[in-house]
Amino acid sequence: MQFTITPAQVGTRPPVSLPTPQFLELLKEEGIRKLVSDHYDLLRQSNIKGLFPPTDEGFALAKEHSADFFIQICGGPKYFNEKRGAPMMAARHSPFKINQEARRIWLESYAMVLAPLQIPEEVKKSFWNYIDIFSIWMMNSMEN
Ligand code: HEM
Repeated sequence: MQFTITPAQVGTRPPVSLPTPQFLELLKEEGIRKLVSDHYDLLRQSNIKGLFPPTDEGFALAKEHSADFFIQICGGPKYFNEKRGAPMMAARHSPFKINQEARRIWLESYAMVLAPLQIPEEVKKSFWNYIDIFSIWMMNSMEN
């Protein structure tokens, strides 16, 4: 499938549709944790690695919290809310400089880990559409 990145301006918040719960049903929690872990491993080698925790412990915790969120958003247990409180995702990203380039790298790294998954295309597409649009909300910098 094509992983198209929707062009968008910083500061806009287009309406978001959540991924289908089938994403979690098919991948199970374990599959989502692996997906997120693989995504973070790519980010750690990318041009935006400086945004993420430098220590192995911090990085492992970041993976855990991110996976908790995606499991929750796909209809699973409310791990994220239990450990971290209300998501308020845009606010949580505000300490980090996230420009167009950061969004592109973040999404392209997801495209790389989603591509090999053996799940129906419409299920994969539903997850991609969610992160494609919601990632627009996280952009907070017009600087390069
Ligand atoms: C636009 C590109 C994005 C960039 C560059 C980015 C970057 C970051 C950074 C630097 C952190 C803090 C370190 C960490 O805990 O990993 C973070 C946390 C997090 N991000 Fe993103 N992010 C992006 C988009 C998204 C999107 C679209 C989602 C959800 C769909 C998301 C979900 C999360 C979650 C759940 C956390 C953990 C928050 C916490 O535990 O407090 N991120 N992100």
